Amino acid sequence: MFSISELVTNLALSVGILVVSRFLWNYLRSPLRSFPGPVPTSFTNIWRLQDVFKGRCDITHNELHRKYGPAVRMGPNILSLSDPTLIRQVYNTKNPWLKSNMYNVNDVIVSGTRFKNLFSNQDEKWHSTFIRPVKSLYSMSKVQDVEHNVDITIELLLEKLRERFVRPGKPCEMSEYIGFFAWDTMSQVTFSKDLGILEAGSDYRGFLKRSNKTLDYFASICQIPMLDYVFDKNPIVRIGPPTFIWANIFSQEQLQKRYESTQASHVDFLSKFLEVKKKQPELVNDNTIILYLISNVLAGSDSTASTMCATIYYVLKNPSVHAKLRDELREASLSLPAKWKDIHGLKYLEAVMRESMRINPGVGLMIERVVPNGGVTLPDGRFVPEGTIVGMNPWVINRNEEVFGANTDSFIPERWLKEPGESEEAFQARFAKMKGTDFTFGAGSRACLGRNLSQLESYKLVATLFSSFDMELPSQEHEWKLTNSWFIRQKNIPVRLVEREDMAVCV
Ligand code: HEM
Repeated sequence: MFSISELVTNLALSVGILVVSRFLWNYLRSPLRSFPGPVPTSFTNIWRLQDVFKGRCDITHNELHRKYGPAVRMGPNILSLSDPTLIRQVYNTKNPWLKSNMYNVNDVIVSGTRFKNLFSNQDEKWHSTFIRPVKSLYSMSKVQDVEHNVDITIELLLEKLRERFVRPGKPCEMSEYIGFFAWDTMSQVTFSKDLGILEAGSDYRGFLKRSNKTLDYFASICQIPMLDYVFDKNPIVRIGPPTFIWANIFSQEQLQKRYESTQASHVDFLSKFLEVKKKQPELVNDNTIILYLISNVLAGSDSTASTMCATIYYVLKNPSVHAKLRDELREASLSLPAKWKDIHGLKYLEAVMRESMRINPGVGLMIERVVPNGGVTLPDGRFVPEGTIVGMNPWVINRNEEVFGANTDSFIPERWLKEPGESEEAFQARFAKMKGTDFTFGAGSRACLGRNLSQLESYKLVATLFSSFDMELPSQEHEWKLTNSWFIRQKNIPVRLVEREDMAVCV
């Protein structure tokens, strides 16, 4: 008979042997052994999990590519790629490479049934069937139908900023207020009703906190998706963090309320989805509408908040950019909230927005795909076998100096403008290359659905804020804090706001 201590020792030994054998097995059978990368990545995915967990894997990914070149081994079966010429192949539209298992972590289980969403579903046929009925609703001309809803929330934000910060002369933590604004706006454009967060001045329903926790979980666990079966999709007892199920419940409540409402119909995404249901009842039912609603709520808020925070921060950190933007906005004599028709042609504003998204793309992890049958040969001749997971990180692609010019770690909106002495033809070619490479919204058949909506919102907000207020950080040296949890989350942007006196604007 074994004593208890012998039993524990034997058990620990057996587990140790199993783990080491697994690592050795990974190492010996890895077809990627010839690709360079940190040593532990040839044995295990734990290395990349701990790196993501620390919250700035975008920095690591850039460092690794600088050290090892355009293809870096990130795990026994995973490569990070940095050559932008591969975007069209990896994220192609005709024969899309499948999303990897990382996306499964984003599913939710309700009463034992697994629900996938537009973002997480790996089945391209399913995806194209369900995205087709609503895709056109997100074109630039169509999203302008909900511009009025964005205006309502901008007005609310201005009111609260004046009441709580401008008049009392207190600095505003912009990362907080822009987050409140983004969540209220996405709810307003979707349901014609905000979440009451700006009004309350706090995340009183815990939506933002829960979303952050869920994303922290998603970002780390999707590096080893199998772990999700232990923590979240465990059929015996869930030990994971909050899931996105609250978004399903919230969307269901809003749909029910709309059915019960006797008021005249609103122009918002929900009314548009109900129209689609009327026209295509064989395809779109209430469950499909929930699927569409949660895409807006979950994918559209933190992502757009990240862009808006980055723009405010970088403009305030760069006095010459700030001055040029203010001048352009003054000359435009905008009515406020700024209207899309008046601002989308403003060249400097556009350069500022493009540069903010380039330097701070809202998504900061590798966007993973599976190499299809037959494998792929990289431009340098190396072969990557089928079944390998490959991915590109927008934070790596958007810093490519061959495409975007020198100093890609610096915020330089002028890179998006014609340089002195540059011919119109040369500028157009350079601009098209940068625009075509910018990976902020992903690429191919699974590129961001809400790109235009997000641009409408963020351009309007930035134009209105910089037209309304003189803003400053505590000092030019002030540094924010970033966390990369799939979306990039900012903190520590305290801004002093004073009513801008030099603007002839009509409100
Ligand atoms: C600046 C703001 C935003 C950024 C940076 C962003 C970024 C991205 C990226 C990189 C992807 C591709 C993910 C992948 O291939 O794995 C994506 C997909 C997606 N985004 Fe966005 N997004 C933003 C705003 C929005 C908004 C406002 C919506 C609201 C409708 C939205 C809805 C979606 C959906 C539904 C998908 C999945 C698309 C599919 O698989 O077909 N996004 N987004």
